[in-house]
Amino acid sequence: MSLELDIRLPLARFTLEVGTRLDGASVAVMGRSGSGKTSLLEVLAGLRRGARGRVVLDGRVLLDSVARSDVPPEQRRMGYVPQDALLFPHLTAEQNVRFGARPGRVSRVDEAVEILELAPLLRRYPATLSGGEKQRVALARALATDPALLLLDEPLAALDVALKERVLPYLLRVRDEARVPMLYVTHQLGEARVLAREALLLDQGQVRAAGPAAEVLGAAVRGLLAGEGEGEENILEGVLERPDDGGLRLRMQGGLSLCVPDSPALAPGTRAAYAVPAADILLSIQPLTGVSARNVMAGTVVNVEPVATGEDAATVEVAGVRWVVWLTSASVRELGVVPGARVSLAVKTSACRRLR
Ligand SMILES: Nc1ncnc2c1ncn2[C@@H]1O[C@H](COP(=O)(O)OP(=O)(O)OP(=O)(O)O)[C@@H](O)[C@H]1O
Repeated sequence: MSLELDIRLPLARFTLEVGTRLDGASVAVMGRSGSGKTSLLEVLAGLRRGARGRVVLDGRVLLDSVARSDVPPEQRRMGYVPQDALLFPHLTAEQNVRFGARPGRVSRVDEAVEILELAPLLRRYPATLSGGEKQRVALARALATDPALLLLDEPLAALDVALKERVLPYLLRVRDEARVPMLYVTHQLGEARVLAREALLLDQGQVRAAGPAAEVLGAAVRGLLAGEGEGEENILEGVLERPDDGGLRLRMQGGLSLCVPDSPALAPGTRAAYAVPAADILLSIQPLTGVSARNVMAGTVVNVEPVATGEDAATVEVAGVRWVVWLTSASVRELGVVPGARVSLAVKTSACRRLR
């Protein structure tokens, strides 16, 4: 995907001004409530009158106010899923999904139903679906339009935590299997890290930072989002394994494997994602032996950044997987946690929470 943005849109208290170029297949859009994230998505979708400037997606000019060109929303090939995505109440889940598919276009209906695991829900009406299920249908409807870009406005925020946990793994599948580029609004750093290759940070309508997710999703975002959302989480994805010595493990890219809570319902070979709160990980500068935690890993500190709450966030790389660990600033000083330091991390199995 290549998205060139050079837009200005006057809002009630400030002007949204975004000039950037995004090339990643998945972009996290972050910023405080009211910073202009929804407005940006609506400009891209062609739903906001009054936007000036240029929007060019994969070489297609969607907006050029100087040349007076403004492609109407239905011709932009944007799959927009707003915060409160409404389904047609008089249509079944399947009819809602099919609504998006236009004759003459590539049909992604079957793929969308498969990826979002909607087969058991197809005959149901929206009134009988849970919040997470409705979100999946809305996502599938957007995917079925064969969009050039998916615009997802905090699809998880409207849901309570229990439901929210059910949608993220589907977004990972949309990214990896449908391979449709997405611009994704979220308040969760862990989510943004696992989902996005690039990130755009908005502050009062201005771009505070834009670029590779690994660079942008750090101290600046923590500072800006202080007091919003929940604590930071590590989100880990991989394939489940049941080794001979018992227990259930999540094998991640790069070979690292994590002992996770066992349940007979979880079959080996299944893709899965787990969340581990950054505050629930123990860090030691000595090799850890004789501890009860099943997951003890040796790694190297990549950086240490302050968290608004007076704590520090240490990023530790273990076999290609980056973990964020929160610890007090006093511990950081006393232990000598600095970039390059070799450390051990301990994660209790029970701290690994399965998403969905
Ligand atoms: N149609 C509009 N006309 C003028 N101002 C608007 C309009 N819609 C929103 N605003 C204002 O623009 C600012 C940005 O709103 P926007 O909804 O884009 O923020 P946001 O970052 O998506 O917020 P949230 O995270 O709460 O969803 C707010 O101050 C809002 O009141």
